[in-house]
Amino acid sequence: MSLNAPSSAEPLRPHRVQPVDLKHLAQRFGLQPASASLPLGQTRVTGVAQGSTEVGPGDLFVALPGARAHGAQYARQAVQAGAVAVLTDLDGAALLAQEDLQVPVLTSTQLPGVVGHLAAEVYGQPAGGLTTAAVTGTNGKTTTATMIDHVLRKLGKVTGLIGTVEVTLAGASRPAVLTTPQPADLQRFLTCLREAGGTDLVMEVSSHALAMHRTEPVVFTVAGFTNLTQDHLDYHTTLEEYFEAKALLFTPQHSRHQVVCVDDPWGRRLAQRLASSPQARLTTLRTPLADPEGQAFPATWSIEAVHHEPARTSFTLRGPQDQRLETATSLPGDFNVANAALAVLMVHAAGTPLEEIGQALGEAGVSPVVPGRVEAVGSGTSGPRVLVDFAHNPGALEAVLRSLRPTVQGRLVLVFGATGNRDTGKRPQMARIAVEGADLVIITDDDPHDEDPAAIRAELMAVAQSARPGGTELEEVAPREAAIWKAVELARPEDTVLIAGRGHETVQDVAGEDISLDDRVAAAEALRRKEGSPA
Ligand SMILES: CC(=O)N[C@H]1[C@@H](OP(=O)(O)OP(=O)(O)OC[C@H]2O[C@@H](n3ccc(=O)[nH]c3=O)[C@H](O)[C@@H]2O)O[C@H](CO)[C@@H](O)[C@@H]1O[C@H](C)C(=O)N[C@@H](C)C(=O)N[C@H](CCC(=O)O)C(=O)O
Ligand SMILES: Nc1ncnc2c1ncn2[C@@H]1O[C@H](COP(=O)(O)OP(=O)(O)OP(=O)(O)O)[C@@H](O)[C@H]1O
Repeated sequence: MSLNAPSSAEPLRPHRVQPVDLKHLAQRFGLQPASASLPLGQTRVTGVAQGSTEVGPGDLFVALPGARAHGAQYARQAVQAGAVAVLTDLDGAALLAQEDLQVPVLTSTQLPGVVGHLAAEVYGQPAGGLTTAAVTGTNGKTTTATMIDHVLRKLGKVTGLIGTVEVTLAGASRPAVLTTPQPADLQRFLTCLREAGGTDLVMEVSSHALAMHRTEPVVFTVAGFTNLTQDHLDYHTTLEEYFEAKALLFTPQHSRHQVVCVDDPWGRRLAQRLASSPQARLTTLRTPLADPEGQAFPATWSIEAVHHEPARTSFTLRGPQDQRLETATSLPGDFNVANAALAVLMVHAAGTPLEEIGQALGEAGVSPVVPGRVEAVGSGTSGPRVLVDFAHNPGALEAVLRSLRPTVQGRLVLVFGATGNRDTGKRPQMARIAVEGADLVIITDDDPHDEDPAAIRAELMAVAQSARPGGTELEEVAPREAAIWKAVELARPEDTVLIAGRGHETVQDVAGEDISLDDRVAAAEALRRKEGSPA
């Protein structure tokens, strides 16, 4: 997330920060003046920024190395924007040795780990006065976080929500860039939330963020685990490493209460680990999605009496001492029952009695709008049902296809592709899941990034061809917009079209070029044409 995302109306900056002496920060965090630095003098800091475009007057600019550049290359821009000092690593200091920046330059060997701690000090430990909830897992983070936010708002709380789709402060949204923001951005957001009278923060925490210390030093009131299946192995190398990054959120340094869904082996492993930790305050949840071993796993809470109605799914959460909550969700799919239950239990674990949650939710239950997650497109009055979804890994694709199947009257038509330059091991699995779970599969492009889109499609097609059961039809169509049009064109009124992989996204990255494409807009247009065309 960049708090100053290009399309946001104005930068999100706190207004009431007590200036902090740079000397105090240097002493507190062991920062050393670079060899050619100006003396620290009376410099006072009122903010911390990690990107030059986010710097405001009074900020300390933190210049870190990246994949494309070293932040020190932007130090001059940062100073022009009002930075009163620069903090960097030894390479950054070397880059700045000949620059006359007119502000002190400090170095630390503890970067990036120290950034969040330092920013929290400058902003006065803003998380301190808030109830904070963090969700991690491969799939369901955005949905569950949005559901928690929804429950809290129903309870009358003033919330901040940080996630992949958007960043919302007290009801006003701006687009997100990262799932979990950089540490200085997070502390700035928390400060703005406090200034807006906020009571609660809800956020998604990615495995990348945990590995990169982005949320430190926040100790979340409650942390939730959804599930773990293959994804992001371009970054983490092994599933084991990916799991251990997620597991960090459930250590005492990161959370006080932990709610873990034990449906899959990784959730059970986490729960077993926490059960033997004296500092953990663990709640476990088993849902109808549990694998055979999960069905027999003793959990604090379970879900029963699931009833699918046309516009909602009702269910009962049952817990210790025969505690129960009957509620519902309007979001389709069994996995959304799991997400809703996790959301409710996280709010409960953070301190709200279950009855109060039930009363606040009423008949409608846990029913927020989550953009691009099994989102229905079109008027819904005639023609095929068309859904746009964010499933872009094997676990999500399997879950969404499996949970849609009982609701499909005709054929299940799937449009999907695979992302370039990301965890290529997902591709064969996704191709297999696609042909096994849908009746007509149209393979197309996702975000190819720098890879050849035709080669990605060929890789998917080869597996899909050989794994395809007799009745499954298979096509390759590119570009993606054409594939969406083709799916809608081929769909009969009783069919369901699932356009998977890009959800809420509005820009497709093809060889570094941003191509405007919103699957929802493309599908709606295709439906309009189809509905308007003679039968
Ligand atoms: C690996 C990683 O975390 N990369 C993030 C990082 O990029 P980078 O280190 O390569 O930065 P760079 O572009 O080389 O620039 C170097 C430094 O110069 C600074 N800079 C750069 C340009 C400028 O004009 N001014 C300026 O000051 C940058 O702030 C940065 O500190 O800093 C950038 C600015 O904050 C991020 O946008 C970028 O995330 C990229 C987009 C990314 O893809 N991150 C992924 C790995 C990620 O974090 N994903 C997770 C999980 C998603 C999921 O669950 O699906 C997430 O939490 O989002
Ligand atoms: N509990 C779940 N189990 C399995 N699949 C799920 C679950 N919840 C959602 N999904 C599937 O995963 C997709 C992504 O959901 P969501 O955006 O909530 O997850 P996420 O963890 O935030 O994903 P990402 O990290 O990729 O942004 C959904 O569109 C749906 O297909």
